[in-house]
Amino acid sequence: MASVKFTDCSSSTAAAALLLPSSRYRVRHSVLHSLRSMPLQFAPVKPILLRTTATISHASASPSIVTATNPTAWSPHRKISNHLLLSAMAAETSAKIIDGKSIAKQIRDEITVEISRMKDTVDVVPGLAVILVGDRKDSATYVRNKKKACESVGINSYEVHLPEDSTEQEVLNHISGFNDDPSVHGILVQLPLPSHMNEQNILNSVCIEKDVDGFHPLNIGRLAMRGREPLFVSCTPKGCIELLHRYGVDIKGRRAVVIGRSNIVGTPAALLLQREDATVSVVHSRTNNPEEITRQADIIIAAVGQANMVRGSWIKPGAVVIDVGINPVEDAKSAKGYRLVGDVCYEEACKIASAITPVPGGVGPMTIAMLLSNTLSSAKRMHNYK
Ligand SMILES: Nc1nc2c(c(=O)[nH]1)N[C@@H](CN(C=O)c1ccc(C(=O)N[C@@H](CCC(=O)O)C(=O)O)cc1)CN2
Repeated sequence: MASVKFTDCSSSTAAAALLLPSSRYRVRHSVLHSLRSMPLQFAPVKPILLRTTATISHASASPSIVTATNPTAWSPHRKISNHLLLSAMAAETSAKIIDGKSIAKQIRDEITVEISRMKDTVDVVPGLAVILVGDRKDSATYVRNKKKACESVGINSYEVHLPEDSTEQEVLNHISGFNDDPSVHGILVQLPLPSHMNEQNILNSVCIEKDVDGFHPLNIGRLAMRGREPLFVSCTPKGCIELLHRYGVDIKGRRAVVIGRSNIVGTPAALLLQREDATVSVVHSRTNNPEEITRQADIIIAAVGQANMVRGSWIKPGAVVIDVGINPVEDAKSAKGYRLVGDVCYEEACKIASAITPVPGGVGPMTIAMLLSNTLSSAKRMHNYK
């Protein structure tokens, strides 16, 4: 089947709806009724105190802008079942928005208090070192935001910005310096790196006690093993689980599907869900009929880097949807000429899911909040401070 290109999923839903036999519209009321009577899987609980365990990050480091000519790797427009289409049309049913921006702010406030207490008690200030190579605008923005976030909570930040044509050895030398520096409790190398560098060599050289991105194979390996604890879990997957916890979503015993199997998001997200006693499936670019699998999920984490790939028809009514994708799509109405959308067709998903993260403002802000949390945990561990 030829892959389908699109920038906007709302129009295709509307088009599909027009194909419905008119008699089916009468069913709409009962679909709505059953959706409403379904127990919500979350309750707005009082947020718990910040857990300072492990941390990871993003599916789409810098995806190219989706255009009508940019094919997607998967074929999202398969046959949409009438039942699910009807559900998608239940316009009055609207998912709860999982507000990552406000949860991230709450977490930063909690971290600020803890850092101040730590400074007053043991006179230690956590330090984060960030290495940026090259001139990618998106990476420079993320690094600037990390620096600002550090300042706002009281973490010292150290930045090295190397030119695009630096050698791998230069990066390794900086990492080695930070590994030996006692004022640095966390080290991260902003990804992606220029193509002439071996990412694996570079990530392996960060000492695991300072690997606040959780990208070191020993940290990922420990995450995969029962009875072992990683020192850090990568920030984006950790942020996804934190959102589920803070919105009171039950994970234990639930069916969860992770879409995407990257080392930094999909794989650790699946491992984390499994640690939370979910029954986990991973759907990827070689999965046949992915929507058949996602439709069984109580929780979906989409981390594939394809704009609007997950349609309403892929989602079980009442499921909780965490959208990790941050994809720029052309938008003539926006001053920038583009806007950001997730991997999930938000307009459709909102009408079917019980709760969903928006893009922007969902998982993204949690990535940086979890980085701060990991840096604080690292400083505490190194100074044996509880
Ligand atoms: N070393 C790392 N590299 C990369 C990581 C990472 O965790 N470690 N993740 C991504 C980029 N990233 C952080 O580095 C990141 C991406 C997005 C956001 C975010 O807050 N997004 C906002 C939208 C931002 C916008 O308007 O452009 C949102 O979703 O609301 C934070 C961090 C790849 N590289």
